[in-house]
Amino acid sequence: MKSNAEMSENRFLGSISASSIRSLLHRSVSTKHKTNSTRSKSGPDGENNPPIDPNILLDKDPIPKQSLSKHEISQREITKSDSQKEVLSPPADPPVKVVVRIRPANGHEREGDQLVRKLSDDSVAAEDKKFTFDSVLDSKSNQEYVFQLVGVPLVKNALAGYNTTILAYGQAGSGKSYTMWGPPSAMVENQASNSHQGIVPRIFQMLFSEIQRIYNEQIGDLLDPTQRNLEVGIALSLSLFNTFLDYFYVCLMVVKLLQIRDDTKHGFYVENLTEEYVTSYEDITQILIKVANNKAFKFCSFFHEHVSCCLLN
Ligand SMILES: Nc1ncnc2c1ncn2[C@@H]1O[C@H](COP(=O)(O)OP(=O)(O)OP(=O)(O)O)[C@@H](O)[C@H]1O
Repeated sequence: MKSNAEMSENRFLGSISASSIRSLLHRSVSTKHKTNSTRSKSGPDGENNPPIDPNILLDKDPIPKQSLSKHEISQREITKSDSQKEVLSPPADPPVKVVVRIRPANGHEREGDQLVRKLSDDSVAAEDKKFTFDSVLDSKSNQEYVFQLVGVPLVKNALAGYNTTILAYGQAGSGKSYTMWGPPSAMVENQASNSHQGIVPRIFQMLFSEIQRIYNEQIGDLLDPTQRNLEVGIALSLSLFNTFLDYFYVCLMVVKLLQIRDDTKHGFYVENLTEEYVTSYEDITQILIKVANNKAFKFCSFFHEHVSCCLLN
């Protein structure tokens, strides 16, 4: 008889084994999928370097190029497939990108009264001061455009092995939740029927379709006798803490639910944070429904909406 944990592991993309996923994780996990910490560092040196995949030919060739003829060098280059070159290339984006999005005026505001105006694709004017960022999007920018600008490079870098994060920062009502998630129905409707879906559901959809595509491509490589067997699996560690950052901080002040810790061995991590392993967009939807029904989350939302407003007033 298979245990529940084994059975749920076997659901992963129908054919990708759980052991392949574990081998991509940078630490061991228990069968309960629960750990004491979530680390923010990827490499032993703490740099955001992609993990070294034993199946990928690195540029650091064990045979020095000086000892090869010109013909041999070009032959060795050819044996690297395009997808491998793609994986090895460094991200084109700068390590940190700051994008400003100006939301449309709401019922209490008038479009012409805005204090912040877009001046160009990378600058805004706030009263008489000019500020420059990586990109500036005005109130006409739609969710798809934001996803193409912010989400797509992030997914590509994540699939190349880099740790990637989006932080939405802004005052209450400035459009953080709308940008990250879209309206409340956004997660349960598919992208085609919901053009208001935010970055997060779009990222999940792209991630899983890319995983499927990469996996299919790798099956082709297995037929090439010059390649070692390639096992592909992606472990997506969904940390809801990041996306509900503002709720979390309120929570921390009042009920001290979770502690952020920092030590030289692990870097920053959240103590006792539960990790869930997901293999499809539907799994993520289920987790989000569970989170929305969670008493602590409801309390934090309530606190955030009502108590923090009172404090501000
Ligand atoms: N780009 C946009 N286009 C259309 N509506 C938007 C846009 N940005 C925000 N809104 C709307 O403005 C309102 C406030 O946005 P939202 O709830 O996302 O703000 P928030 O920054 O998450 O606020 P809080 O910090 O209070 O949670 C919502 O009704 C949202 O639908």
